[in-house]
Amino acid sequence: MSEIVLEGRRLTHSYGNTPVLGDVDVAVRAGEVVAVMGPSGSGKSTLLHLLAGLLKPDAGEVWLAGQRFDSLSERRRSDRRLRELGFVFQFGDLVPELTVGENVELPLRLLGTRPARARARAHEMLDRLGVVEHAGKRLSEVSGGQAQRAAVARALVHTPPVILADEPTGSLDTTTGELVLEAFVQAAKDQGTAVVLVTHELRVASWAARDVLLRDGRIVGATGATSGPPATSGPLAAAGAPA
Ligand SMILES: Nc1ncnc2c1ncn2[C@@H]1O[C@H](COP(=O)(O)OP(=O)(O)OP(=O)(O)O)[C@@H](O)[C@H]1O
Repeated sequence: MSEIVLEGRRLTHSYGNTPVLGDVDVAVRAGEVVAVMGPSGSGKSTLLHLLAGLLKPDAGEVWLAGQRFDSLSERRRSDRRLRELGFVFQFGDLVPELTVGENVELPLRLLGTRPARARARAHEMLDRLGVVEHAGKRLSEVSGGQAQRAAVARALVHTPPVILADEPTGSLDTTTGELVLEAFVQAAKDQGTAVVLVTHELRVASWAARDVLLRDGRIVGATGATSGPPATSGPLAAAGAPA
């Protein structure tokens, strides 16, 4: 079995006095695509933000690449987030002052990649997601779905070991949604990327090797690779079940 790259242990979180997550355990292995499902308000985004170190748990721990993550200083967490995580936010967080292409280059530039190389790599990712012709446009000039694909390109561009994606196909039609899912599955297969995908759509979750089901902030179910779609017809045929 591949190693666990990201793990939440007994994660508990409240917003003020409102408990939102209680005792949630989740572990993701290298090369594995896991879907987090559940009704609206069940705590899916909160779980993702805790795993990404964007929120601190009230109790419980997050471990990234075998090291405690949640207890690091904000600065150390940001640094590790830049290097080791790609995050696709539910409502996007691209920088409006930059072009689509510059947004995608950003993680590479922050990591010290030379401008020409960063540009070429950003264009390669945008091309894979079908939006390279918009690379020179500002965010105000592209549609929500095009911006969402750019956000996915930005999360993948520096080949981080972990991708956390919050409803990454939410504003996409089926065909473009599949481009995004294919890109995640390919990263899992080729680079051993661990992908956590928040979704409320069964169609999207069927691309994952495994599901975690949240309800009222608790895990109420989980499926293994065997209960997913037939490996010969679905995307799992490409991704494979976790080793
Ligand atoms: N910043 C916040 N302050 C207060 N309450 C919040 C905050 N963010 C989320 N909540 C509440 O926490 C609960 C869980 O929210 P969360 O966004 O994690 O759920 P979700 O399963 O991702 O929902 P959705 O599918 O609608 O995105 C909800 O009741 C929500 O209203």
